[in-house]
Amino acid sequence: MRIEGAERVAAVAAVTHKPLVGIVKRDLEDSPVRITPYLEDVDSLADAGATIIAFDATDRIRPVPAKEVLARIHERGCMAMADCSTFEEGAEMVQAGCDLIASTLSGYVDGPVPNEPDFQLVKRWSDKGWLVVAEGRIRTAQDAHEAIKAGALAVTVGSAITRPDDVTGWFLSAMNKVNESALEGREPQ
Ligand SMILES: CC(=O)N[C@H](C=O)[C@@H](O)[C@H](O)[C@H](O)COP(=O)(O)O
Repeated sequence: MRIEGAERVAAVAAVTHKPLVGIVKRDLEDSPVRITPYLEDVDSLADAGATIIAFDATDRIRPVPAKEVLARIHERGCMAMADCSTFEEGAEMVQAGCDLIASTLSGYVDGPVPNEPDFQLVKRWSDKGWLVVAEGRIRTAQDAHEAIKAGALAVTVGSAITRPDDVTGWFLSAMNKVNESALEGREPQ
């Protein structure tokens, strides 16, 4: 389970010994980095019982360098999961000693957000023998299957479980595509 907020991590840790991925999400005024940006966030998650702490490892303006966040996670005895947006960010984090790299932020750093998961990124990392979590836009069982086929060690499913309003929208837009195609006299995509 990947859980946001130290209080929620503590609540879940009280009832299970399963591995928990903890994050703290913030909206900062001077940085686009949202996931576990501060060393205090690492401390609160470690105190709460997180097994793994995930953090934004993108190459962007940030309050604390990613490698310092990584070092604090290890000092606190937790495993580190780097939420990345590119192959290079993942490679740098592996070199720095990060335990897991994840495709969480692929598609979210500039331009429009794609519809599909970034299986290619998962495969490129996995082909290097690195431990990869596929995360981001994994919406169906088939997506999860593809992610494992691409070499992922694990898959994080977010919105498909936590946001029924989004899920309803996906169904609606899939159905609308058929209607739109029929109106335009072409085969549905
Ligand atoms: C980009 C970003 O901030 N991602 C966040 C990371 O913690 C979450 O909002 C996502 O729900 C999570 O990554 C799972 O992805 P999806 O909801 O697509 O299955």
